Parts: sequence; C-alpha cells; structure tokens
Amino acid sequence: MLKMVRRWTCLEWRNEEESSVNCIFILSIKEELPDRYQVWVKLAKNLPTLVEEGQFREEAEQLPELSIDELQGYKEQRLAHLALSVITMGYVWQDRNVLPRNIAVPFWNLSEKLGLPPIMVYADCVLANWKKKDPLGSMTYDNMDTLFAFPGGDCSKGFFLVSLLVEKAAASAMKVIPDIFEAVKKKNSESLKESLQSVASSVYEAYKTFQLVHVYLFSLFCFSWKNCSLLPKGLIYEGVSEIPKEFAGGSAAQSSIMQCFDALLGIQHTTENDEKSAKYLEEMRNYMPSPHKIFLEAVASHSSVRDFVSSSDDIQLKKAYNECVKALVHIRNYHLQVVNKYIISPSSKQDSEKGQKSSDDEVKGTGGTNLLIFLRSVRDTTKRALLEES
Ligand SMILES: C[C@@H](C(=O)Nc1ccc(Cl)cc1)[C@H]1[C@@H]2C[C@@H](n3cnc4cc(F)c(F)cc43)C[C@@H]21
Repeated sequence: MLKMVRRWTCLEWRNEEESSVNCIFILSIKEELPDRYQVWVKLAKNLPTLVEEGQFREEAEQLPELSIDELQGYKEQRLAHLALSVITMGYVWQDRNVLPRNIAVPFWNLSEKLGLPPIMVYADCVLANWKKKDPLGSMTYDNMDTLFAFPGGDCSKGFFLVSLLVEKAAASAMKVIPDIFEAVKKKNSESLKESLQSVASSVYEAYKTFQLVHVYLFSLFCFSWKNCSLLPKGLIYEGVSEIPKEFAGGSAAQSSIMQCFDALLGIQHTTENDEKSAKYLEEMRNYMPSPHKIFLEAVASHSSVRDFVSSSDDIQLKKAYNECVKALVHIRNYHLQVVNKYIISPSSKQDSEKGQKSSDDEVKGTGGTNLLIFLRSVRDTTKRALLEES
C-alpha cells in the first residue's frame, strides 16, 4: 500500500523544472493533439467567437466522427477529454438536448477509458486546462493562462487558475503522505509530528492562495444535466443510447485534494446530519480521473493517523494533528465566505430586484448541488474532528 501511495505521489509529476512541486493531481498536458484530432482542439479554442457569431452548432455538426484509438498516452487522452467537454458544453448551450454522434461516441468511449463521466469535470477545466505563457517561467498567476476560454472571459480564467494554484499549494503536502504512513507504522511520534506540521503549513499556504480569488467572480457557467431544469431528463448521447443520461456539473467536491486531506486525517463525513454531503462527496469521486479515485481509496484504507494520534498521550502530537484540521476549517470557512459574497448575495439581490423570493434552497452551485449547505456541512464536520488536547 505504501508503495502505491509513493507511486501515486509522483504519478503526474510535472517535468523536471517543476520537480519542486509534487503535483499528484495537476497535469501538465500538451497543447496539441495529433493532426487528425486537432479539429477538436481548434473548435474548442474558437468556442467563444463561434458561439457569439452563432456558428458553433454548425461547425460542431461538421466534425468527422473519429475513433479514440490513435490518441497516444494519458496526457493526449486528458487533453482530448478536455476539448470534447468544451465542445459538448458549447453544443448544449445552443439549447440542444441531443449530442450528435460525431461528438457523443468518441466522448463516451474516451470517458470510459479515463474513468470520467462524459461531461466537463474539475479535472478538465482546472487540473488540465492551463499552460505557462513563458515555459521557462514559474507557475505564477501572471505567467499562466487557460488552454480554453469560456464565457465570462477573465472571470472564468481567474476562477480556474486560482483553483489550480490552490491545488498546487496544497499538493506540496502530498509528498509527506508516505512518511506519515511510515511513522504510524513504526509508531514514530516525532516523525509523525513533523509530517503533520508540514501538511498544516501546506494547507495554510493553500488558504492564502485561495484569498486571491476575491479578485475574480465565481463563475457559475459550469453546466450540469442532472436535476437541471434545462435538460430535465438529461442529455441524449446519439450513437451511444436513445435514453437520455444525467451527469452532474463541475464542482469543488471533484477536487481530489479537497477530499484527500479528509481521507488522510480520518475526517468522516458520515454523520446523519451530513449524510447528503457524504453521499455527494462519494458520488463526486466518480467524477475524478481513475488514478485520483484509486489514490484516495488507498489513502483512506491505509490511514489510521487519527486513531494513532487519538490514542497517543503526546499532547504536541495532538496539537500537530489539530493544526491540520484547523487549517482545513480555515480554507473551508473562506470557501463559504466567497460563495456567500459572489454567489448567494448577488443571486438574492438579483431575485429581489426581480421581485422573486430567493432562499438558500434555490441557490445552485457549480456542481448542481446546494453549494452553501454542502460547504457548511463539510466545514462543520471538519470542526468536529478536532481532538481534545488534554
Ligand atoms: C475556487 C474554488 C472552486 O470552487 N473552484 C472550482 C469549482 C468548480 C469548478 Cl467546475 C471549477 C473550479 C476552489 C475549490 C476547490 C479547492 N478546495 C476546496 N476545499 C479545499 C480544501 C483544501 F484543503 C484544499 F487544498 C483545496 C480545497 C480550492 C477551491
């Protein structure tokens, strides 16, 4: 198990220049596909212009139906999934409830190969959708851009890139996971304390990076066709099934790193009052790339960190564990603040201007869930995970 965790923590390393950043979940993909597939990238890149000119649907319907068999390797497959997810979004935005087979068949087959749903997920629009302007420069906001643009222009770009930078800041905690498991196995409190302190500082770094997001409005463009009034039965994937299929839209709950810390620290979202959130978090694991899902299961099945710390009489060790939990509570509190400020308040203001009653229950987040209640529930369960320091 430890070998698997060690292997996964270098699974998607960046190239050497970024070797300092152990980005298990972030993927530095190519910007191009082999010539025959470049039509997907080209159409996806031109989405904003073509949608504005009302040409997108026609261009999409003229795409050749391509087999996915000549996509070489994981990085090309992830770039192709990202490009097809953008094309699918654009096509559904043209008020279509049937995705033509020239898009639906390769998208469905590629999604199955990657263990992803045939819809845009967090791993597409955040973890894969980025490049450095100057390849030799560092991974800072000013030296980065998204591979594909979306309506909302700089807002959606900012939203995705800040999410990525939060992930990158937190990902530096990944490299200590094998040391944490080794310390628990060897009952080495000193080593465990050091590693937990390192995790806490990485999550605090992520919290500080998250505070950049006040600059960018939260984008709610992410489309869902599950419990969605525009596509009440879901989307028909022509050539795959005549029965419409429902899939949830992109969501923070699809952030593998968001769930990784809960798995590592043994924070269980299973109490009856957040059963709905626990089910949603579990469901969103099916919206993560297979290696991420397997990694989370490996961490959760292996992690007895909480049990070891709870049963220890080393107060400093309990404090180090609680520092990790407090850092998670901070980032989740901030997430709630930002959602309140950029989604709830504007939405309520908009509804009151239109004379409509709005309530939390009507607010839908980027994942088609009631984002506010979900985030509160996750934050409260995290708070309850604090250990007595006596
Ligand atoms: C800006 C936010 C967002 O909602 N991004 C988003 C949502 C949907 C889509 Cl489709 C695309 C982007 C980003 C979420 C996911 C990440 N996160 C949430 N809690 C976390 C706890 C951690 F410890 C941690 F390290 C990361 C954590 C960062 C913020």
